[in-house]
Formats: sequence, structure tokens, C-alpha cells
Amino acid sequence: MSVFRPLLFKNKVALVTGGATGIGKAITEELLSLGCKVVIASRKEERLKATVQELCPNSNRLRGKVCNIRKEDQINTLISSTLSELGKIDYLVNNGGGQYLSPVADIRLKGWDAVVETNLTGTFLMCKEVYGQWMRENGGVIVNIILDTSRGIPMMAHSAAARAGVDNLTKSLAVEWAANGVRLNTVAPGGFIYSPTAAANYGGRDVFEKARVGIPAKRLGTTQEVASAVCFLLSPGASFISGETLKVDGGANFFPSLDRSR
Ligand SMILES: CCCCCCC/C=C/C(=O)SCCNC(=O)CCNC(=O)[C@H](O)C(C)(C)COP(=O)(O)OP(=O)(O)OC[C@H]1O[C@@H](n2cnc3c(N)ncnc32)[C@H](O)[C@@H]1OP(=O)(O)O
Ligand SMILES: NC(=O)C1=CN([C@@H]2O[C@H](COP(=O)(O)OP(=O)(O)OC[C@H]3O[C@@H](n4cnc5c(N)ncnc54)[C@H](OP(=O)(O)O)[C@@H]3O)[C@@H](O)[C@H]2O)C=CC1
Repeated sequence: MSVFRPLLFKNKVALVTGGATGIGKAITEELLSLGCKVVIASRKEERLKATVQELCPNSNRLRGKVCNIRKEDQINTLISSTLSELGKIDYLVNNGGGQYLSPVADIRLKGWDAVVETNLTGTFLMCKEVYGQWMRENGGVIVNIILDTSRGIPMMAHSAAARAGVDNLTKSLAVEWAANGVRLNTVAPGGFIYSPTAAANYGGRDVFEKARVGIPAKRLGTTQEVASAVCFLLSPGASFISGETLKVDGGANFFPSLDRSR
């Protein structure tokens, strides 16, 4: 059950990238339950269709739109078509993203560029376009999902660099756009929020289970727990919070050792 008051969200329009799977799907579910209209956007049409069918089969409060956030023209169309269909964009959640595991020595330039384009440039383009087409005149709230990069991320250095860029971009925009009524914050999940799609990218549930020892709470995080943090930051309850980074990691950042061999 939602911990938020539905009235605060009723009839708001939210755009969630990567909203068909994992954390994004949990955010979508929470926003729908609060009365929002939601547009989910990502590359694979079949995932979008399946999620729309599962969560909202009999209404058009949930729409899926194919968009690769590495493509500026596709982002432009995503924003303009959302505005022409739904009339406004109150909330943007930049959740779509990812990377692959590799030591830095083996990362090729093409792979580095792919990860930076997806996570940093994609977020920059989404923010810039939604601001230019709507939020500059009308205000709004943006939440960017990153990884917690505060101690670096060995084997994911490309993504860590890109996500740290998103974190800092968020702070700059929070200042630049404050006078236009736009708030932006970052949510930084610790490494191990279990979802089937996330696990599939990293060798299955076992890889996530092994991380428990490094988490003071001794359990994995859930996608719903990330969704709650996102909805708090979107809500009027956070109306004087901007440029902040909220970690959702069960205290893992403060744990002295992430030695996963124990
Ligand atoms: C020890 C376990 C740690 C678990 C940590 C858990 C914490 C984090 C969890 C999450 O982030 S969950 C989200 C996971 N989801 C994803 O990561 C999915 C999205 N990922 C991607 O789409 C890709 O990783 C991408 C690189 C961002 C985009 O890939 P795409 O295939 O679209 O790019 P291309 O342009 O085709 O490839 C460019 C280039 O990139 C290199 N590369 C891509 N994938 C890999 C790979 N798996 N291994 C090595 N290299 C890869 C490669 O150089 C590609 O060029 P070519 O060699 O194919 O010419
Ligand atoms: N699970 C975890 O432990 C953690 C996850 N995160 C981050 O949270 C976010 C959600 O991850 P999670 O739900 O776990 O994993 P998922 O793999 O389920 O989510 C990634 C989503 O991003 C979308 N996506 C990827 N590349 C693009 C692109 N170029 N354009 C548009 N959409 C794209 C994918 O859809 P499609 O492939 O159809 O395009 C997918 O829906 C990601 O940014 C992830 O890195 C951060 C910390 C920890």
C-alpha cells in the first residue's frame, strides 16, 4: 500500500524512462496507484506492451513509447508527443540506464561511449528537452536515478564516471532552473536492488544474494523501496529539497567492508 496521500499526485503526468522493468516498473506502479497518468519509455516495444497490459489493461492512464535515450530526435518526439496527448509533464524520472562489467583495461572506446551516452548524455538530453518544451514555462520535478558512486565502482568505472556526472549535473540544474519552479534530485540505490531484469544482466539471483554480507540490513533492497524514495522527492513533501542525493542502500555506504568472499 502506498505511503503517500493520493490527492497530492492526482492527475499529475509522469514520464518514466526504463519504466517497463525493475525499479522503473515499481515507480510506475506507485505513481499509477496514486492517481498519476504515466508514460513509460524505453527501447524494447514488447516490454512496454507487456507492462501496460499487466498494470493498466483497461485505461489509457499508462502509455508506452519506444525511445532510445541515446538518440536526440527520439527524445524530442517522446516529449512532444507526450505533451500533445496529455497536455503537460509534471514529473520526469530518468531511470533508464545500465552498463556491463569490465575491468577498465578491457573497456574499448566504443563501450565507454555507449555507457556514457546512455547514462550521462541520455539524462542530459531528457532534462534539456523536457525543460525546453514544458518545464521552463510551467515548472516541474525531475528525479535522476544513478548508482551510489561515493566509493567508486570497480568493474563499472565507465558507469560510475557517468553517474557521478549525472549527480553533479543535477546540482547545477537545481540552481539554474530553480527560478523557473523546477526541482531536481538524485536517487542513488546501493548496488543490489533485486529485480529479474537486473539480475539477468549480472548472472542471476545468486550474484545479488552474495552481496548480503556487505549490507548492514543483511538483505537486498527492493524495487518498491527505491520507488518510495522517488515518490517522496516528487511529492510536495519535498518542495524545498533540490540538488540533493538520496542513497537507498540499507546503510551499505557506511559499512567498513564490502568483502563479498565472507
Ligand atoms: C558483481 C555483480 C555486480 C552487480 C551490480 C548490480 C548493480 C547495478 C545494477 C544495474 O545497473 S541493473 C540495470 C542493468 N541493465 C542494464 O545494464 C541494461 C542496459 N545495458 C546496456 O544496454 C548495455 O550495457 C550498454 C552498453 C549500456 C548498451 O549496450 P548496447 O548493446 O546497446 O551498446 P552497443 O552500442 O551495441 O555496444 C557498444 C559497445 O559496448 C561494449 N559492450 C556492450 N555490452 C558489452 C558487454 N556485455 N561486455 C563487453 N562489452 C560490451 C562493446 O564494446 C560494444 O561494441 P562491440 O564490441 O559490440 O562492437
Ligand atoms: N538493480 C540495482 O541493483 C541497481 C540499479 N540501478 C539503476 O537503476 C536503473 C534501473 O535499473 P533496474 O530496474 O535495476 O534494471 P533494468 O535492467 O530492469 O532497467 C533498466 C531499464 O533501462 C532501460 N534502458 C536501458 N538503456 C536504455 C536506452 N538507451 N534508452 C531507453 N531506455 C533504456 C531498459 O529498457 P530497454 O532495454 O527496453 O531499453 C530497462 O527498462 C538503472 O539506471 C540502473 O543502472 C542503480 C543501482 C542499483
